[in-house]
Amino acid sequence: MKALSGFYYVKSADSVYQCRGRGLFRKKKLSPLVGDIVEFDIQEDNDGYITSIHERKNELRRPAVANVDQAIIVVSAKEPSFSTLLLDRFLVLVEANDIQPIIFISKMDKVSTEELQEITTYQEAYQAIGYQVETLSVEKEIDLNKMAPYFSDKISVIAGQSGVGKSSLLNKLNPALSIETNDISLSLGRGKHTTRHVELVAIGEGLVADTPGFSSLEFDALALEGLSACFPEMAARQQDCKFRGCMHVNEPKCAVKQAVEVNEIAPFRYEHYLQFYQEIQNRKPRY
Ligand SMILES: Nc1nc2c(ncn2[C@@H]2O[C@H](COP(=O)(O)OP(=O)(O)OP(=O)(O)O)[C@@H](O)[C@H]2O)c(=O)[nH]1
Ligand SMILES: [Zn+2]
Repeated sequence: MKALSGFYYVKSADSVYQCRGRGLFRKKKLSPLVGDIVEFDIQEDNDGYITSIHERKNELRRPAVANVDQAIIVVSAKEPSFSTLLLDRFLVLVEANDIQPIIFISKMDKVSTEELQEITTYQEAYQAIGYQVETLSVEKEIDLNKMAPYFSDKISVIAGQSGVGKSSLLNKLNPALSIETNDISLSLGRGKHTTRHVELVAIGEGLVADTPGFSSLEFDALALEGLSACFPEMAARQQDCKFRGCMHVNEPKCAVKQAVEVNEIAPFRYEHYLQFYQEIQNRKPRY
């Protein structure tokens, strides 16, 4: 549940145990991560030693969490303004890590009727791709009861631009939490997340990392060939392109480009694909 100062806090059915790792881990260059499933020996009271770590299904670096089931991507309808470019950037990073994305559109209390129509159109476009999309307002407590079930029986990370209301949402869904929000940090005149360690906190029947994930929006680790797989609506058409390994850019008889022409693939998604493609292509090699 938490790693702090050489201790690992392990939750079992009955209690939380303060455990140390063993020298074994140092030799194997393996150290327990928050999110790990471990076996441990109880020493006395609530102290113990971790003896083995079960195989991980994945591991994130920032925040350092293992076995992440899904990423809740929060985008605000307004302030900061709704951006499909930024949303797609998060989606690609999450997809590239083989993690299931869920989209929450926040601050719905701030939108006018006109803006609501635009947001709804985009919501439907993402749903058509197959993504789950929910809208909400923490401030006006709109549709908050729909959010908690998404966390059930899963380990989640929450992702999204600064100021979209990630901390506000978690605090609202679990009033026992007091994750700092922008309001508080501004009034205290100090930065957030300065000396933070990662901890899994309870939301309903699930667990969430209390530190946002995917804060770096660079496609550092993503190869050009892997990009279209991060767009499910493109991945689904790949086998219909004339050329195997079609990149959907200049190739003839490309099923993706054909689908864009008839609006079966949303043109804005394809434009973002091309933009990210350029970005990865222009990436400076690092040594
Ligand atoms: N109107 C409105 N304001 C909200 C809502 N949710 C959050 N806010 C406000 O938006 C600001 C930012 O909220 P935070 O929860 O700190 O945002 P965050 O995403 O955690 O930001 P970082 O920690 O910087 O990543 C705060 O002033 C909140 O009060 C909402 O549903 N409606
Ligand atoms: Zn193609």
